[in-house]
Amino acid sequence: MSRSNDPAAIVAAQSVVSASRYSFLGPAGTFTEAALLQVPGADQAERVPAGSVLTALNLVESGEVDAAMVPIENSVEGGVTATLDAISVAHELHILREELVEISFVLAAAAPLALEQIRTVSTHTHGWAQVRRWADSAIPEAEFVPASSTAAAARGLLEETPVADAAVCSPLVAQQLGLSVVQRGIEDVTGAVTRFVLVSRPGAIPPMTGADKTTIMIPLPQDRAGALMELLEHFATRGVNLCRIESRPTGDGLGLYYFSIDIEGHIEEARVADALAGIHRIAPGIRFLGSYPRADRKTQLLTAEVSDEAFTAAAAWISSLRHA
Ligand SMILES: O=C(O)C(=O)C[C@]1(C(=O)O)C=C[C@@H](O)C=C1
Repeated sequence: MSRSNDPAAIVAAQSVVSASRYSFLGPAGTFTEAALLQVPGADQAERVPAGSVLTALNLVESGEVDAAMVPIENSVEGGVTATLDAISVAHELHILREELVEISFVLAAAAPLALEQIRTVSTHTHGWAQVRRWADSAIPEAEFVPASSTAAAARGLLEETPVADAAVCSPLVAQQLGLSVVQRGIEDVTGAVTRFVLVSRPGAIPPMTGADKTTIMIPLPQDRAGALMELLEHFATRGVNLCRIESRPTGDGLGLYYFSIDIEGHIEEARVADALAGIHRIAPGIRFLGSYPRADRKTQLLTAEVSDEAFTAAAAWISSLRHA
């Protein structure tokens, strides 16, 4: 059984995102800003660059902006822990939308330089992780100088006392700042993708489109043998596919972890709601972090027994027994 991927529903889901002020991991020229500019209308809206993911999220929580765009997952480096922890534990925020951006890096310098002249390279830790193999062979002696973003590293080259000899950044920001490109296409994996999420204060949930994701946070139940298997069974028996699962420390003590999970489907679907209700019984601290349209628009093939109709028929049958 395939669900619809209805264009009208996609427009309806997008209309929930009607912000006039956005924050994002800045400064201008980050991949995060590129993700934000993919949101319809964001190019006309006020865009507030923040120095960190946490600051971008704080601006939403305090009401200074309507929504924030932040990185959450990279196809090479995995989860962006600052974002996962902030939206799962510290903040009361919901995901409204996701964006995918293909990542390619250049090595840029303030003036033309040979690779042999480069002693220090600045970039975001996630950027560095994606060019490490190239750096090991091309500039093995160069020291890594962490920056708050790839664009901040690029701008740092133009300061009176430059932060480094070169920066790993996007081709676009190198061009915008008039930097000299030492080498292009230095990413270790061609076609790497970073996933970004647009988060807002809890409110209306984007309507179901037929190709949706739901993000949840589940504290791992303590002193319960097989707790993880029990959680996963709730999804498996209802045909709910997981597309990301990561464990992160809660920060409250050794051995205390939570799972950050993305599932295919929308909270409006009976099989998703039923799985979450089942998990709530064993992990009452479960948090719903949003249902939103999938950026890749992939639909899932469902078997008849996990369709909304099957859940409705089952509930009607129980009701008929009780009221016979
Ligand atoms: O530094 C940037 O430009 C960002 O938008 C952050 C970020 C990340 O956090 O993963 C985004 C995409 C790239 O994978 C590298 C860095």
